[in-house]
Amino acid sequence: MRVKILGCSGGIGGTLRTTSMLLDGKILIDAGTGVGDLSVAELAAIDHIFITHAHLDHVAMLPLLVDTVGALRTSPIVVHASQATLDILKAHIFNWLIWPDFSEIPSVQAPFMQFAAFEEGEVFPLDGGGRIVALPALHTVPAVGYQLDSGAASLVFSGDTTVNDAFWPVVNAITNLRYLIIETAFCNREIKLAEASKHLCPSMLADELSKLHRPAEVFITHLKPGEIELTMQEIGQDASQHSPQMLYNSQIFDF
Ligand SMILES: Nc1ncnc2c1ncn2[C@@H]1O[C@@H]2COP(=O)(O)O[C@H]2[C@H]1O
Repeated sequence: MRVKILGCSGGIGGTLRTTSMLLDGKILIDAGTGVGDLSVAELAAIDHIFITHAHLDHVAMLPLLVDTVGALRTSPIVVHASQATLDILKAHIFNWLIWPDFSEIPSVQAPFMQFAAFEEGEVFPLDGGGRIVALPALHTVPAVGYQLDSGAASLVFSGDTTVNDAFWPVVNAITNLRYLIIETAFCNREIKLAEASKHLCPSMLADELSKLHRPAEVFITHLKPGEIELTMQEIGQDASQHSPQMLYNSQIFDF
C-alpha cells in the first residue's frame, strides 16, 4: 500500500491544505482542499472516497471532484461513510441548493456518484488483499477514523476526535500496527476550545497516548495554523514517550 498525504492541516493559507490522503492512487480518505492539487487524470482515477465526517475541511473538494470527473469516468465514484454522515452530506451539500445531487445525475440508473453506508468495524476488502476498517471517533458530528491494513502492516488514522476510550482497545488489538496518525488541533492554552470543538490539545494527546500499548510511529495531523510550532513543542514536552512527529504534506507511507 502507498499512502500519500494530500493535506493534513487544520486550516488553509499558503501551502497549507486540509485533510485528505490518497491510497494507491485509487482511494481517497477524506476530500479536503489537498485534493485540488491532483491533476484531472489523477482525479479521474479515484474510484472510492472514505469520509471520516461531514465537516467542510474534510469534504470541501468532494462536490467539485465529482462534477469535474463524472463525465470522464465509466463507473460511479463510491462515497463511503456512516449512514449518519451520508445523511448530513445529502441534506446539506448534495441538496440541489449548495450542489446538485450527483447520485441522480446524469440518471438514477447510471449516476456519477454512489453513496455506500458502512457500520463501524465493518471491513472493506481491497483488490490485492488489503482492507479498510472504520474505527470509533468522537467529534461534534458523527465521525470515524480508519485502519488501512495492507496485510503486512497497518496505518491508523484517528480522524477528528477528542478523548475516546473506545478507540484504544481497537487500536491495541491491531497486531500489525506500524503508523498512528492522530490529530492535535490546538495548543494547551486552547484546551477549552479543544474540549468544546471535540479535538485534542497536547496534554489531552499525552493522556490518550498513554492508552496505546503497542509500538507505533506516531504522526500529528490537523494542527491549526498560527499555533503549529507551539503545539508541536508542547507535544514534545507532554507526550515525549512516543516521539510524535509532525505529519507533512506530500509525505508518503509505503507498507
Ligand atoms: N464552540 C465551538 N465548537 C466547535 N467548533 C468551534 C467552536 N469554536 C470554534 N470552532 C472552530 O470551528 C472549527 C470547525 O472545524 P474543526 O472541528 O476542524 O475545528 C473547529 C474550531 O476551530
